[in-house]
Amino acid sequence: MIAEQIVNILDDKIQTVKSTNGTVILVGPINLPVELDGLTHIFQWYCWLPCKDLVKSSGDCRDKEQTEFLIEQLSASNLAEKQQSSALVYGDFRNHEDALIRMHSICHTGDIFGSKRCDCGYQLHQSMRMIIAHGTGALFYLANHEGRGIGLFSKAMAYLLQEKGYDTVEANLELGFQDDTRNYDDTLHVLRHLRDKPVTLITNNPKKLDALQATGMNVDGRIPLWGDISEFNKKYLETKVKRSGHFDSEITIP
Ligand SMILES: Nc1nc2c(ncn2[C@@H]2O[C@H](COP(=O)(O)OP(=O)(O)OP(=O)(O)O)[C@@H](O)[C@H]2O)c(=O)[nH]1
Repeated sequence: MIAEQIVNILDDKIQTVKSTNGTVILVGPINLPVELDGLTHIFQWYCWLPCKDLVKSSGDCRDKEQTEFLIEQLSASNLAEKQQSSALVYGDFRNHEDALIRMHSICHTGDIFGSKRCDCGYQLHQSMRMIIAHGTGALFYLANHEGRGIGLFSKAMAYLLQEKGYDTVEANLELGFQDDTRNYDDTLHVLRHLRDKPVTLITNNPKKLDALQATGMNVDGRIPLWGDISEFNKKYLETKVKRSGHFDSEITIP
């Protein structure tokens, strides 16, 4: 039995969002002071959970059941074993005429450890800088996208193949995956829930732009995001352009 005051605290910060993959539960906004380049910036943080990841739910978990039932399920649902995605929202995201968005696929090695084998850590922090400088935007951190959808363990295996000369696409294929298995549906439904005015997407990836445009959302444009190019990630970045179809850039080692 969950105390009534606990339900009351949480109830008005929980919403449901219908996605093509089923309903997701969105919690937030939560004040999140974030340090970047020595300054503290206030973001509003939201996190979402697909209903299917709850232990007792099938489909519309919250419409039928309600907050108390949701809270009751949390401890039994083993959610730490399932990755949840979230969004860092900056400024007046719902109402501002133009907002920047970044749909960032999780990269344990690049984002957390600062690995130079990819450009992910640079892209994560640079996109936050761009959103702050613009005044409004949102960073969607997509936690079920590790390794372009193959998972962290498989990415470790792919890295070993890459050390023997396979490029990133070949390594995925040799391990029995497609090159890119990422799905943006839940993210785009959450985005639509938070804002329906035009957005500008920060990416070099045409598939992300296509996914966004396919929702019918008004897309103001795209901002490329290349940088932190080094001897360690040059081949990886070239492969993105040559094999994965990313928009071109001048990839030169400084
Ligand atoms: N399979 C695999 N995944 C990788 C590798 N290096 C980075 N990743 C993953 O690739 C994802 C980022 O994808 P990218 O192709 O770098 O960039 P993108 O997200 O498609 O496009 P941008 O929006 O321009 O960044 C993250 O989930 C990383 O974990 C690799 O060598 N092999």
